[in-house]
Amino acid sequence: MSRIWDISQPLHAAVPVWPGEPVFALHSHAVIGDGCPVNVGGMFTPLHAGTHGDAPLHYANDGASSADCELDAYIGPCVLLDVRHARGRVEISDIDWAAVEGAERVLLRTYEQFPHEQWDSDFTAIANDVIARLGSMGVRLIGTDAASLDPEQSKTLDAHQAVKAADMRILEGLVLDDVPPGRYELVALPLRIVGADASPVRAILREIA
Ligand SMILES: Nc1ccccc1C(=O)C[C@H](N)C(=O)O
Ligand SMILES: [Zn+2]
Ligand SMILES: [Zn+2]
Repeated sequence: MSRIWDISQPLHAAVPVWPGEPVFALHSHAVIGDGCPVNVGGMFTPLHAGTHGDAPLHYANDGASSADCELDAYIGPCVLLDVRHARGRVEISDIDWAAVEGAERVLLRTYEQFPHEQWDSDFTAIANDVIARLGSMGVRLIGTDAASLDPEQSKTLDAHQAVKAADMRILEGLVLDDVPPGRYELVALPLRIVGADASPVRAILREIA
């Protein structure tokens, strides 16, 4: 059996959410007891909480929702790059471009340690020319351990717009602390939520045999 790394954040009431967003909540609608044979829960989640995939609808009104996204970008070979040396934004000079050659999916590790406990407003964004160059090399999916490709205060979402131009897909909030850089198989499927601009994913990396 090849090794599997779970690169998903746990979803629970304390999962950090984008400032101003309501928090994640798991509710109990029924508990096992007299006359009730089952536990039954329900959940509320902001769509950009935890480890998630942005649907094109997030950054374009005519973009596909999570239910309408083709799944092929979200499953297949990928390369994980360590860019912990990047400051503020991941720039062209921060990337090992030789390692990207031939990759269809690229994941970037920016954090020394993923901030599970609190929202980090100073996460490391990605420069839009990095996205454009990845797109021109045939990359179809960009993933990051940061909360967004663009800085928290950005109103122009330059990196997201570069993703749109290259018709790539996005994963955000990955937990990459324990995974050595290198090549893996990625599986991170968005839920088929009709009209959703993003969706939680269970993201895993599988060792390539
Ligand atoms: N402004 C927001 C308010 C609430 C929730 C998310 C956002 C985002 O901007 C998400 C971000 N653009 C992202 O990369 O997914
Ligand atoms: Zn998002
Ligand atoms: Zn995003």
